[in-house]
Amino acid sequence: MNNLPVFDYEDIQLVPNKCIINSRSEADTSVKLGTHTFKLPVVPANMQTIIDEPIAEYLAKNGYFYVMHRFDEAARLPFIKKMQAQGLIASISVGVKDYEYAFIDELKAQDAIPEFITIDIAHGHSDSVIRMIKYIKETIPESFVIAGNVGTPEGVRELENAGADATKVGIGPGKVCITKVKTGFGTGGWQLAALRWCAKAARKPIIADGGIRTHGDIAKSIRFGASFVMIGSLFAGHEESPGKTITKDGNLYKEYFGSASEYQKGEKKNVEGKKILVPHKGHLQDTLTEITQDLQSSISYAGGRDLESLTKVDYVIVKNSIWNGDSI
Ligand SMILES: NC(=O)C1=CN([C@@H]2O[C@H](COP(=O)(O)OP(=O)(O)OC[C@H]3O[C@@H](n4cnc5c(N)ncnc54)[C@H](OP(=O)(O)O)[C@@H]3O)[C@@H](O)[C@H]2O)C=CC1
Ligand SMILES: Nc1nc2c(ncn2[C@@H]2O[C@H](COP(=O)(O)O)[C@@H](O)[C@H]2O)c(=O)[nH]1
Repeated sequence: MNNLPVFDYEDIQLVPNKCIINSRSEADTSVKLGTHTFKLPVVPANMQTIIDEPIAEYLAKNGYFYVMHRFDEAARLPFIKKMQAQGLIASISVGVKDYEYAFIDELKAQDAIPEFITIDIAHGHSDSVIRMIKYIKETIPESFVIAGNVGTPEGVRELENAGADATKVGIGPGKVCITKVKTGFGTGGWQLAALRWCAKAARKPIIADGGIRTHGDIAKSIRFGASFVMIGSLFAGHEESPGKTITKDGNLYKEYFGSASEYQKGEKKNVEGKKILVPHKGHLQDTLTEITQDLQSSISYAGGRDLESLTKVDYVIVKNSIWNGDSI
């Protein structure tokens, strides 16, 4: 463990290869998860200030993956039915408390089987998550189960062995996370190295969750073993974002709070998240388009035509960060 190379997104640069395409528009950013193909290997975080039903519907209709949050529990069953009635995929989140087992039974009884279920727990390497994975796979095996979050190869293996179809890696690297300072644990500051470590052990797809600050970090995540990245803060500031719009000193902001913050929980108990304001930045589709173009450019620098080409490029560790005093 003490010999494990430790680095994060800003400590790495990918090394270019000869370009083999004539235009970046030729580069293919599509990715398969389970039996479905999506336009981008990017999914907005399943948090209340990041996604709501209209955003989920927009993403599904336009060929992007989404994961609905689990914080409006009663809305989940009608949401699945509504999405599937429109021929769209249903992708929901669950926790691990006792009533979630009854919810899984209800899904089966009503034949409302979501295409994707994400088990969304802070410390996913736990018996409670393993039990829930097994229960879902026994009860509704057709659902693709994403389980997390974990930060070690042992965590990945145990969840995969329990039946998870994909695992989510990232304990504490998030922008509104305070787990790292409140508990002293996590992958904050070395998320990219943790991803690499976990990916070496994985037999199924990995979703890198948290700590993505620039679009280049998406290409780096794929280089280090992610099939998908989950992003909160970069999706928090849109016109469509569910967070409250705030005007401060004449500037527009959106609220972004952690799922383990007191704003989410409604009480100050086991708080591991905070609230921040992020600058308002226009429409969601503009960001999706810019991410697509940037990722197409990444693929061209990798010397390939698709995401696979990013998985093989060389990299260097850059001392004192890539920023060199600059910012975006
Ligand atoms: N990715 C990350 O780094 C983190 C993400 N989060 C997000 O915050 C939200 C809330 O997460 P979470 O608190 O897990 O969900 P819940 O509040 O639904 O807790 C789920 C269950 O796990 C128990 N539990 C939670 N944390 C621990 C722990 N460290 N050790 C033992 N048992 C535990 C809880 O009991 P009890 O409350 O009684 O302990 C509860 O029974 C999620 O959306 C999660 O993704 C939160 C922190 C870190
Ligand atoms: N430690 C905490 N992590 C949290 C909380 N709420 C969400 N999250 C995680 O953060 C990512 C998003 O990260 P970002 O860097 O892209 O903003 C999200 O997907 C969760 O895994 C929280 O309250 N505490």
